[in-house]
Amino acid sequence: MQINDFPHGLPFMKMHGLGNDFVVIDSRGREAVTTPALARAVGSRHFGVGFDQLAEIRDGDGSDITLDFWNSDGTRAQACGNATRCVAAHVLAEGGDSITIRTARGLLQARREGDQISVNMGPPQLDWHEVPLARAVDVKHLPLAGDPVAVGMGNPHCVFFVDDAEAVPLMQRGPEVEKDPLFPEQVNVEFAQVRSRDEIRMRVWERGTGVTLACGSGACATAVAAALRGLTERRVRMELDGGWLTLDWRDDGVWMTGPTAHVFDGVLPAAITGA
Ligand SMILES: N[C@H](CCC[C@H](N)C(=O)O)C(=O)O
Repeated sequence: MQINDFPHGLPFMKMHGLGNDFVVIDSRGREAVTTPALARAVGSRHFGVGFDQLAEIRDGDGSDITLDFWNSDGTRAQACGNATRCVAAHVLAEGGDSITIRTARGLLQARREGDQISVNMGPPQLDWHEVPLARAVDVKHLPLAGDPVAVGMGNPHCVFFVDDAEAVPLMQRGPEVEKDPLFPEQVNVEFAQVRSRDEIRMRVWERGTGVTLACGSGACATAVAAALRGLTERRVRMELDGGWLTLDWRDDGVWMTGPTAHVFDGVLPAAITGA
């Protein structure tokens, strides 16, 4: 089935994890339908539905499911922790306690943890060439004001440690760093305030989307950066604008645990999908 096979509309789910919001299209058993143009049309908060990321579920590939992520500007994201948890909650509701999810980043495992969902986002990428930087620099000390740490979680992140995360002018600092020539594929930008050895306050500017209320892969990158700098233990609680996550950097990867919400189901009309 292709987009033309949905003249009466394309069903979708609206979900969020800590206010990081998603349109989820379940394309199991058929062809993928998302294109950059569809992502931009649906992603518009005024002319479409609006989302931080669009996640499309496809048939598994040596896994229970495959997941593709799109930003609202029509670009792809290799990882999206909060959407991974939301989709895992949806699929786990069909049965079972644990699933495997193939993403551009690799094979991830998600499982139920009480009324929350945990996902192993995989080991962090700490070599400069894994983070897509323009040149070989010591990623622990980037030539950017503020002395940030670059961490890859499948997608690139640049974490700044600040005294007061609330005071950061995100709309100004975010795009400056996102588009710095140091990052040929642009970068997600996190501002982290360490409150104690097991608690961090973090705010985020996402590549391809802008300010969001939370970013799961960014939370993982921030926890890794803080542990690498010796500021925290490897297990921390993190307060984002939309709520709390628990991050645990273990030998097998960075585990992220938090709430998920399924808000409503809808149907995208042909005027938006172009069917
Ligand atoms: N919100 C997502 C990350 C989106 C990252 C995306 N903006 C990119 O281009 O890498 C998360 O929960 O991990």
